[in-house]
Amino acid sequence: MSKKKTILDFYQMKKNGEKVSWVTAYDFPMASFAEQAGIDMILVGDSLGMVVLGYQGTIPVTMDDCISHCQAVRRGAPNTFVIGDMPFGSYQISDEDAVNNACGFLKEANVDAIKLEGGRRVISRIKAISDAGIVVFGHIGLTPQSSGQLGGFKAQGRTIDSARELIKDALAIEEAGARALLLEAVPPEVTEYISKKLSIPVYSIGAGAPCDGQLLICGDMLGMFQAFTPKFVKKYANVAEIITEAFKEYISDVKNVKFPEDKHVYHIKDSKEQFEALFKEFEQ
Ligand SMILES: Nc1nc(=O)c2c([nH]1)NC[C@@H]1CN(c3ccc(C(=O)N[C@@H](CCC(=O)O)C(=O)O)cc3)CN21
Ligand SMILES: CC(C)C(=O)C(=O)O
Ligand SMILES: [Mg+2]
Repeated sequence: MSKKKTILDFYQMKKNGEKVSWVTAYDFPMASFAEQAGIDMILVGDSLGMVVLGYQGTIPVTMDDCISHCQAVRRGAPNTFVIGDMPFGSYQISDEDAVNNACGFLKEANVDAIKLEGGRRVISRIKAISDAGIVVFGHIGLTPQSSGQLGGFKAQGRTIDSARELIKDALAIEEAGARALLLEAVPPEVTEYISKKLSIPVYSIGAGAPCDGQLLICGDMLGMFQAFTPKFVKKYANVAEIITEAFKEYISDVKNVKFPEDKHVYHIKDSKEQFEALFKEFEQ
């Protein structure tokens, strides 16, 4: 088992041109598989609302949901850098409320960093949380919590005007004290410029290769999430199919009494005759 990484390792990896791999995971088994595979970091995304709770978006996700999933992930991946994703409503109200909620992630779930969505409009939040000594990841581009304003889950930075806003946001986020920045659904040309311009690591989910690392959602890359598949997803497995086939086989075995077999049952410790006699007692 390699030593748990810190944010300084990720700075060094940026310097060395060494790419960072991260995935979202929401529970104990997935976190433990990711750690065993040697993942660099795990995001406990508020996408858990869609991927594991079945909501249409991320808006309904609560602090309690996030903390509980972060705790499970921490138990599954004790030696991996874990980032808690701040849910909608947990940092929108005030700097004070945002710091309080960010502290909750560290105190209750022992995460290594928190992430929040938004550019210049959340600068004072990033600064306040960072001033509290917490490692903050910024997140701009397609920001699902403000998809209402964006008009849906839409790629960003595809026009000059939109790219200019993204670059201004990225610079302001670094200036405010964020220790890393995630770009979601942004053209690679813009990603490359931002990641060269910033000294903090810049990561991509659907933002192309020219940056410091890649993130995918476990439900997407493993083929477990069926509602939609973003363009940027590469499917590394079809777990939904494996699970459905396994359930079908089980159902068929039960119906046809092929399961359980002798090896799946507990054997009696006294003689069959003694048991027959016992059953007879109740028939008197
Ligand atoms: N399972 C899952 N994967 C994700 O990547 C993800 C979530 N859930 N939930 C929150 C957001 C929503 N995300 C999304 C959702 C849809 C597209 C998508 O379908 N995009 C279209 C076109 C986008 C456009 O019009 O610009 C595509 O063709 O991929 C992308 C990212 C990313 N996040
Ligand atoms: C989509 C990624 C970046 C995220 O924020 C999440 O998984 O919640
Ligand atoms: Mg999120």
